[in-house]
Amino acid sequence: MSAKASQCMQFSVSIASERTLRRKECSLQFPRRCREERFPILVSSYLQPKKDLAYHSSVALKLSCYPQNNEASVLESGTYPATFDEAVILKNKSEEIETYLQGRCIYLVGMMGSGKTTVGKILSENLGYSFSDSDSLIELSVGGTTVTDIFKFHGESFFRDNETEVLKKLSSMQRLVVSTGGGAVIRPINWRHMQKGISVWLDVPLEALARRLTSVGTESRPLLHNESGDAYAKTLKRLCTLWEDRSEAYTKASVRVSLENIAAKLGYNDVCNITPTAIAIEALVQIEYLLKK
Ligand SMILES: Nc1ncnc2c1ncn2[C@@H]1O[C@H](COP(=O)(O)OP(=O)(O)O)[C@@H](O)[C@H]1O
Ligand SMILES: O=C(O)C1=C[C@@H](OP(=O)(O)O)[C@@H](O)[C@H](O)C1
Repeated sequence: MSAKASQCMQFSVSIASERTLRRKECSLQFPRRCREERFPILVSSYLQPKKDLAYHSSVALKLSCYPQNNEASVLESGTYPATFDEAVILKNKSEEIETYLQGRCIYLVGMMGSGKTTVGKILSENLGYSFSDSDSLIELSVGGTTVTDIFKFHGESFFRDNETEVLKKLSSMQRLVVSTGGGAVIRPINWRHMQKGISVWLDVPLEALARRLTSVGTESRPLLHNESGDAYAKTLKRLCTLWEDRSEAYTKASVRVSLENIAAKLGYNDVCNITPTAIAIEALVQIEYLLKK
């Protein structure tokens, strides 16, 4: 998010107690005032909660709000802000799920820009897992060459072979959250490796992805380079083409995290207002359904 796009607001709100949050079983609830005024909930919170969380606590929140329809609905890299409510729910849910996971790795799959890296880091921190980015490991295995240069100088199939090799190595490990590349799903062999753990598909509408990727630039994503037209239109067009080839493959994931479903639960009309923490919580909820079946 650019500083220009960010409007910061300081105000006090009442947050629901921890007990209330637990009872609601992660149906994400946000302060009424935020919901009613449709404040996007990309939040950096400066919280001074009272020690006793059993009852309503008054906290000061500093909200970074996105103006509607602003293209900068993208997080500053490295910042993963959450409301206090979200942070509490996420921590509780992580502790609950961690036992059921029994050390199994979590593989995040989804289209480019769907938030695999962003959400993956949040999940790993909360689960006490390590985080791995398969693209970074591929780059390392090719002597530090960037993904863009691997595509340019060695071609896509060389990249895919390395991707498979990296996933194979990771599949023998435990307690990892792995952010895979958007195209990892197209090779059946990669599924054999990922099936040793739990795969989570981050299903984000293509228009939202195109907005995000246009905003951050497509330099590091070589498969988005070769269409003509304005940046948003060409990114969307390319994503649509890739989607045709891949959409079925994503459905092989153990669980699906649909941003449209989260937006419906939260009463948002734009998936861009959903924080990565809210997405991480939904991922854990879906993993819980799977493991408790
Ligand atoms: N929920 C979100 N809301 C807004 N921006 C996001 C969200 N999740 C990720 N982003 C931003 O979108 C871009 C792509 O996210 P990233 O996690 O790198 O995706 P992936 O690893 O799937 O390619 C980054 O700039 C990131 O900050
Ligand atoms: O969709 C794809 O085929 C790709 C996605 C990229 O990863 P992200 O999904 O992390 O952008 C990267 O692996 C490479 O550029 C190819």
